[in-house]
Amino acid sequence: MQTMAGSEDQKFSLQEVLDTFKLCLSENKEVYLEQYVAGWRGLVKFLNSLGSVFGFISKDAVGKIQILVNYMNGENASHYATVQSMVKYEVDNNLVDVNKKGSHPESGCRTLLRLHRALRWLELFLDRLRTSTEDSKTSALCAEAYNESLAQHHPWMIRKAAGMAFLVLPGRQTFFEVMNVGPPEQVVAKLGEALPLISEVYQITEDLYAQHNMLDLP
Ligand SMILES: CCCCCCCC/C=C\CCCCCCCC(=O)N[C@@H](COP(=O)(O)O)[C@H](O)/C=C/CCCCCCCCCCCCC
Repeated sequence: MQTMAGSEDQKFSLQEVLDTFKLCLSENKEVYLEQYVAGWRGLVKFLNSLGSVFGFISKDAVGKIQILVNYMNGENASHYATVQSMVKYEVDNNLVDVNKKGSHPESGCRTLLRLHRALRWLELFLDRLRTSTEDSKTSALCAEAYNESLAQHHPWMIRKAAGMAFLVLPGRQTFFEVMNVGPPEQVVAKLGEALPLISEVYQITEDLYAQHNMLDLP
């Protein structure tokens, strides 16, 4: 049965997402694509449990995850082990449309950039949840985080649709329950543990894209 927390096999667990983001970084701080994608899959499970209003967001995220998975399983799989190796391979082989869409509209680099921007939204949203109080509205926390991050890359129509979807987000208590961590104090502690990991993955990717002038890929 599909519930707010998802069906049994689809059950969201913040710990699981935390574990995948922990495994994302190699010793020399490269970002493993497999774990990055697994982290997003875990988050999409949560999104799917929120209902069909969020279907258009989930569909876009799943589509982008699938593009990356196809590269990771394709004939050039060895180049898609880490974000760093993917960037090097695609840049060295002119596989990225840099200024306008051309012959590589779905490069790994531009696809990952979309998820990377969403990771910033997640970081801001989770931080707001962590420091929220019992009467905080998740819709407001989510909208603030969105306006500070992803919204700056979205056209009016998408911003409008996202804003409407945020209005039906469940309350803070339900959110905390769905994370499957325990009482609110433990959720707050777990979020405190998750955030530095997410921030580090975000910052490493941001710096890499900045070095290659790829923060505005079409
Ligand atoms: C710890 C538990 C609480 C947090 C759980 C959060 C679960 C969130 C799961 C997934 C987030 C969705 C990621 C969305 C990626 C969007 C990528 C993007 O920007 N795509 C746009 C641009 O793509 P191209 O056209 O250039 O290919 C695309 O136009 C977007 C379409 C869909 C709208 C995206 C709105 C995003 C809103 C932010 C997420 C809100 C989720 C709320 C749930 C708490």
